[in-house]
Amino acid sequence: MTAATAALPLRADTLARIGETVPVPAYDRAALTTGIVHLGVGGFHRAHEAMYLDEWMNTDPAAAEQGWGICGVGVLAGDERMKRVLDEQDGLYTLVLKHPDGSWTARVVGSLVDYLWAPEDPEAVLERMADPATRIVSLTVTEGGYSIHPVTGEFDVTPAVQADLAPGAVPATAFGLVVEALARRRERGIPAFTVLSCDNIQGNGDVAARSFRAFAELRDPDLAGWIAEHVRFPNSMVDRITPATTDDDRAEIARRFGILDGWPVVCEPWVQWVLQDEFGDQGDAPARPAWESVGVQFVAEVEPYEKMKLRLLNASHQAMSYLGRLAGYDLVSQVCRDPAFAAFLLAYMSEEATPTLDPVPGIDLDAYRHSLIERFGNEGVRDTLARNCAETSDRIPTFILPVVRDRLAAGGDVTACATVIASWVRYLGGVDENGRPLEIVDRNAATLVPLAAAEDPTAFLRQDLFGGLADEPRFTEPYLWALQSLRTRGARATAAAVAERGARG
Ligand SMILES: NC(=O)c1ccc[n+]([C@@H]2O[C@H](COP(=O)([O-])OP(=O)(O)OC[C@H]3O[C@@H](n4cnc5c(N)ncnc54)[C@H](O)[C@@H]3O)[C@@H](O)[C@H]2O)c1
Ligand SMILES: O=P(O)(O)OC[C@@H](O)[C@@H](O)[C@H](O)[C@H](O)CO
Repeated sequence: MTAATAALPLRADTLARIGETVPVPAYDRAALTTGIVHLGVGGFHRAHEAMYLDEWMNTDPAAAEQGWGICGVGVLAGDERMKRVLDEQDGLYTLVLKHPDGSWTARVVGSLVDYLWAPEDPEAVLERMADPATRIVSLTVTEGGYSIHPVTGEFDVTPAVQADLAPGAVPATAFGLVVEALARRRERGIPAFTVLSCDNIQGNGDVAARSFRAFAELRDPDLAGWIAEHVRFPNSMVDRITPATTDDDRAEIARRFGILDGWPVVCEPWVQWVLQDEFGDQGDAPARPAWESVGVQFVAEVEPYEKMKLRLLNASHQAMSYLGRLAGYDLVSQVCRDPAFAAFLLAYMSEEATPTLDPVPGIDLDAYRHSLIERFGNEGVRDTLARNCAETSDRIPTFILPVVRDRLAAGGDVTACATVIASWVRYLGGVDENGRPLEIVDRNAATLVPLAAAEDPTAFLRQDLFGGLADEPRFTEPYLWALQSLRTRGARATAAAVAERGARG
């Protein structure tokens, strides 16, 4: 395919022709019924869970007969565009893997068979979740989507949650929707569905259980008791770097593969899913897809895998992003190909994060750390630092602060972690070291920006989310050092200095 003019719009009726160029679903989509409702259909769900299902149904002719098609649900107002695009494309989308050598491989994924936008039709969402055919409700609603307080770990009753708890309210949050659907199932004698969180949170299933049960408790304690008894919340470790799709991606997909796709997904080739096999009984119907036949790892204890991934991969994204942006970089691959920053990341991973991990069955942690530097360095992926700099007040408490707490408890040094927090403070200054503006995307920006600019450099650490770190000299000493170093020497030299100075305890 050479000219975009020859490209075909992606739809059910063009699929056979598109299939002459790229692999398309081998199963009969028209006959595929829904068994999973997924809340938060963004890039990641489509690169991961939906892809695994598609692969399973492509490789096992009997799989599609089990009715595991996905009905996507958009909960937020901003999901309207996804609704329009997926409706126009009959739920189909292109998944493109970007390889380190610059080549792209594409396929069309067909496991998403329907999409409902909750603000438009909440009743349809509720009835789809209450339908006995729905056996799993999965979620990728971001770290902030569980309304968990960063320090207490308790459910936060935000104004949106409060509104969903009002008598007669039409549910508008994930909590309101899921709990109302469970109430209907209980009333109708239908087994509870399994709630499967696929977000990057330590103990994501346990956290989801805490949030949904807390909401139910506030709504109706009897219902909360039924949920505690019947709803399963498996934990999982999920992994595939999936940057936001750009217009350049769309144009290139038309050029390379002849597909006009309104919202394709682009990602790295690596994919991993480690899942706890805790799915609620569904009577005669299977409780979950046979994902193990396409490489999903089912294990009894997911925690060591989650911890490894969150503290090495996701925390490294935080560790590189503010420093990298301050130094003038835009892409993850650029920072990781700079030896000073690569050394800083390896120092953070091996000296501060790894000592806090438990042994991970079957994983060589040294090889894992180096594989991360390689994955980050994949120039084809074009993951932006800006993506990882957004909503920091959710991400730092999820990925970096647990390492700080464990290190301090064990009497270890936290210089690299403190440097990451200091780089966030510098980043909130809104300009990089070359005077270029830095965009601050954080729902708490109005609080964060003035605190970062305060005369007392520890004022920033007095926020709730740091849980008392301002009074911990073993943290404030390296933090003040890093702030000063960033001011006087800049991000690159500071990163190099941390890497050179090595572990101090
Ligand atoms: N992108 C990745 O590389 C990646 C990899 C592993 C895991 N994840 C997990 O998936 C999540 C989503 O990533 P993505 O790349 O798909 O993002 P995305 O921006 O493409 O999609 C996010 C989706 O979540 C929805 N959402 C956000 N907040 C919500 C809320 N409070 N309630 C309900 N819905 C909400 C949005 O409306 C959107 O549909 C991440 O936060 C992370 O936990 C992402
Ligand atoms: O998506 P978040 O907010 O959980 O974290 C940002 C990135 O670290 C994350 O998306 C990674 O790319 C992903 O977790 C890789 O599997």
